[in-house]
Amino acid sequence: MEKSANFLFGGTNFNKKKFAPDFAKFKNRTEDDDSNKKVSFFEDEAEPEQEKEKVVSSKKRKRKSSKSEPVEGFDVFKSSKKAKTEKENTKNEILENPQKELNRRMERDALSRKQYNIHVSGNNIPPPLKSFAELSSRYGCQGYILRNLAELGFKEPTPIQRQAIPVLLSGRECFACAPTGSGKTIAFICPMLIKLQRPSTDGIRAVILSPVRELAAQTAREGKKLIKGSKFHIRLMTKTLLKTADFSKLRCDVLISTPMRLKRAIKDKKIDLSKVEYLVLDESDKLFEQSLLKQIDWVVKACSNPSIIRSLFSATLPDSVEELARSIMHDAVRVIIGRKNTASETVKQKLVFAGTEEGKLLALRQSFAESLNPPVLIFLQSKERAKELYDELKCENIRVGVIHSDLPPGEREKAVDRFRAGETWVLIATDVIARGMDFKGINFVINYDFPDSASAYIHRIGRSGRAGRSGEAITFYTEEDVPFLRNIANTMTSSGCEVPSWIMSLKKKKWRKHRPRRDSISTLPKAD
Ligand SMILES: Nc1ncnc2c1ncn2[C@@H]1O[C@H](COP(=O)(O)OP(=O)(O)OP(=O)(O)O)[C@@H](O)[C@H]1O
Repeated sequence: MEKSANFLFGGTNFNKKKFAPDFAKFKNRTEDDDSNKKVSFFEDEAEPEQEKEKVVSSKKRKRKSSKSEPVEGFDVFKSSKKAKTEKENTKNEILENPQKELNRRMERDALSRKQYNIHVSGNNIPPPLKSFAELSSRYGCQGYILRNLAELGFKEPTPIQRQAIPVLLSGRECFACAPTGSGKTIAFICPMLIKLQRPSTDGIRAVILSPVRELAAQTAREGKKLIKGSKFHIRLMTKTLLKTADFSKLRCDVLISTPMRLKRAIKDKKIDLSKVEYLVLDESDKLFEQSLLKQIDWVVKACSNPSIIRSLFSATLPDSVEELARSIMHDAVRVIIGRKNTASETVKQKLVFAGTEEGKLLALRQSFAESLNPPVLIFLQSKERAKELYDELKCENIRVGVIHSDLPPGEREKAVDRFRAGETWVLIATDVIARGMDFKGINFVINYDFPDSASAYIHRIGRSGRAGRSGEAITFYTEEDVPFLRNIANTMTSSGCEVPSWIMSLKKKKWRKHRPRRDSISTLPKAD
């Protein structure tokens, strides 16, 4: 646990020098001092503000009721006088002993973080949200957002939303690691909309980067659900938009894109990102991989607004990416939910020795025969192998689809839509959709081929067990995979799964892209 986070739990070794300016706010705090009206110690903690807000409105109410009779059975005067005295006492208490007040609040926040397994580090971190209602009381968020959150059935914020939203609303940069399926999308879209306040014709003010187009499309869809009832424009950078749009005239508040497409638009000088106030890198560790780094660099440089707020989100955040994040971000807040780089605890995980490729196909057919519990996602290590398995299964009476990067874009989209709509029950895939894709109620993920890294394992199985639902994952392994078992064994045990002791006794092997050459899956007679 970071030292500063320990300090939050301690609450005793409070460093007055370090927080002197904040102390000052309390010292000269007087009831009518306007300079304090806007800013309390906790920038966005509106408790005294709220009380002040209520005091102001009750004063207004008092003015109104001094002319008219008190409301039947409810004497506005008395309650406001009593409430006022109480508030006076609280305020005097705060003035007399800001330290005690400070500690009280910090302990309260530390308890709330402990309850939701929120670990933070950084300076002056705002308290976590207690509820979505606080978005309005603390931040004056527009009504349509609360209505849409309720319409989506979200009763209360998830842990990552509780902490990342206040951090971003307080104008801080942030890198966050939270389990798969824990609501990171809302955690970055919601504060963005609140801070942008209203639609504008000033051009693009927020950018969200996703590593693959399917995830970008999904994020755009989720964002559009949240802006319902407003006049915001959220745009997905499609091939057509890239080719045909005149971005200088296009109404676009939030642009969602893959790095490749956005870099193309920047390079062709078709787009102006100088007014971007928010840049979100979703699945950030994937975006920082060597293959995408150059494109990310183009985007980060094009977003030249000096007061830009950047944030990184992922279920896996290797130390190398953290270091990189710290190097490009300013005074960033680190938010970790649970333990970093662990699989979701809602997914029951199993390892199955399949011996050979024939053994795998047999085991798969057997599990389907016993209990095909769709929807099922099956991951393989390459598009060739995905095609082979698809050819094997498509002749059987299970509705199977396939998605990989060789498919034309339209086909990729159709494969995802058919799976979402339940037209296909089994989707055979490569890692192109291992991250971020949110299919409701995936019961089963099958790693037909062993994942090539611990993070690939976490993201693949994280397609199930989302939003608190339970899920299941089976990972087939053969002799070639045995040396790598230990690497995912830690991920399994840290998310509460049993692993045979012989596997735990294996030596950990340094991960390199583990994609061994495997025998062909196909049992169909080869065409001569
Ligand atoms: N506050 C909430 N309450 C209930 N469900 C929520 C809440 N916020 C988001 N969800 C739902 O949780 C599911 C997962 O959300 P999301 O896709 O944002 O997860 P994620 O953390 O980004 O996952 P991944 O790491 O796989 O990308 C979605 O179906 C979303 O609608």
